Amino acid sequence: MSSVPGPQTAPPPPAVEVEGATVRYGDVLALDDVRLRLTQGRLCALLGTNGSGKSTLLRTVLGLAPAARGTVRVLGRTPAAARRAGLLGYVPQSEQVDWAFPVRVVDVVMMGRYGRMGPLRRPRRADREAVEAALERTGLTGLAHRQIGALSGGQRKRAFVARGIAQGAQVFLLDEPFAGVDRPSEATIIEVLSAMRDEGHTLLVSTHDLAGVPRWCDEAVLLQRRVVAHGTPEEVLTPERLMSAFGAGPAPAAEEGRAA
Ligand SMILES: Nc1ncnc2c1ncn2[C@@H]1O[C@H](COP(=O)(O)OP(=O)(O)OP(=O)(O)O)[C@@H](O)[C@H]1O
Repeated sequence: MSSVPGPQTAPPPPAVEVEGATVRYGDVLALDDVRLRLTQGRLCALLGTNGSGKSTLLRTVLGLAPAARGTVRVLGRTPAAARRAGLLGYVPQSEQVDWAFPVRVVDVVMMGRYGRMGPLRRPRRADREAVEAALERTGLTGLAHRQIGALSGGQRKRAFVARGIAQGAQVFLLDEPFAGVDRPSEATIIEVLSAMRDEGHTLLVSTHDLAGVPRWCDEAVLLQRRVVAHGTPEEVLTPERLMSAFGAGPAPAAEEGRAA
């Protein structure tokens, strides 16, 4: 008797799928025919020189810098649909945030729950518990009632990571989370990101810290307006590529933008 095939299960959609994305700011071609597919549950570094399009790519995946050509899908949905469903977490570059805005750390993290609240944004028990858990996970419980502007650079980044955790995001986009951050904070951030990857989240992290990349990420993407290389850190960060893309090896670049 021949065996009956079981029901076919569809493979999970990629966490991020960018197909031929082109993005312009007026005359500036920021992204040119970018193709990228990220599997779910990976921690991926996004590398490239200043102006290579890293922030633009993250913003394109978020739907904030829409592609004039090409398509973007997040877990099989459009960026807008993925955002509405709370699937996307975003840690912006520090310069994009008004740190003088009078808001406490706990309020920033609670913003991750807004999509689940009614129009009056009155937190329920589940919201408060999710925020507490996210604060604890990122080591910010003791700073919960501090103004966000009164935190160190690394603590601020962690507050935005906590916002994404409270939100229940599946795909996290982090724009230079290590810039201006001291080593202990960097280590804490890497620990949190690795734990999230282990739970099946997908994280795309732009960074200039090339030397650290092989230590903490599963894969790396090298961007130069288009994807020049995508693979393991060792496959991407070859001496030839480092020389042609950055004009240097990893050691000097690793110190760039780092607070002592
Ligand atoms: N709002 C904007 N208006 C016009 N040009 C822009 C704008 N934002 C970015 N650009 C240009 O688009 C290109 C890509 O910029 P982007 O910020 O994405 O690069 P990046 O790799 O993140 O750089 P960095 O490492 O310096 O943060 C650059 O040439 C930049 O000058």
